[in-house]
Amino acid sequence: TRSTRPQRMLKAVQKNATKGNPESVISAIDYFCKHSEWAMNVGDEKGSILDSVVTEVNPSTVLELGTYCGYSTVRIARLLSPGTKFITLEFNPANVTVARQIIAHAGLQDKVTVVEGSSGDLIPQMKERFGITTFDFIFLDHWKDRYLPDIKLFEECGLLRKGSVLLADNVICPGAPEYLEYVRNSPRYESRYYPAHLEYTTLEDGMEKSVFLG
Ligand SMILES: O=c1[nH]cnc2c(O)c(F)c(-c3ccc(F)cc3)c(-c3ccc(F)cc3)c12
Ligand SMILES: [Mg+2]
Repeated sequence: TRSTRPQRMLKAVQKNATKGNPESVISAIDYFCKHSEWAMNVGDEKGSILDSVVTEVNPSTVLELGTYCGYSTVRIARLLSPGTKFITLEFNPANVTVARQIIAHAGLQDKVTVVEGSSGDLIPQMKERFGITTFDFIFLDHWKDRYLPDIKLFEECGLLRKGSVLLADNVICPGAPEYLEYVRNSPRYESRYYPAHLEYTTLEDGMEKSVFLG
């Protein structure tokens, strides 16, 4: 039967990227998406914004919502200090399988735990299953309609501390208006918008960085 786009992306990584070299994995995926098939990786422009925020925060605990094929997982993991606890959640089992292989090709499998399941189910399990107290950095890149309920879940579960940083992809395209309204109007967050473009296109998109004030 016909392969899937994530499977074709994995093949491109295995063919074109050097094992153990995260930069070559990132480049191979970006090349595949620019020249073969568009795919919903955060991409190089928004990826650079992600890199700068991760570097600035230098987190000890990281959560990514929406692994997809592992592109942003590799971008984040390659920047983390040794001993950092990094968890990424993905609800689609086929994506989990591809992501684990792409992360392994980059040699970063020991830096991150890929967990299959829905964010709504897994967020309340973070403390008991993974020994997390709070997250220093959270990347929201799963499904626009889950951004608001999940940030409220982080608050309810006591997973945020003063200074925790949340970065959300796709706040313009496809858009997360209720999430933006919440983080921009809540006295508990300091929010900033980073304009960019939808990955591999000229369409407008951007990322919202929100700092929890406690
Ligand atoms: O769902 C997503 N999660 C994470 N990141 C995403 C991302 O970075 C994207 F660029 C898109 C996107 C945006 C525009 C478009 F035309 C196609 C896909 C989606 C998305 C949006 C709506 C869907 F029905 C399916 C996928 C996502
Ligand atoms: Mg996205």
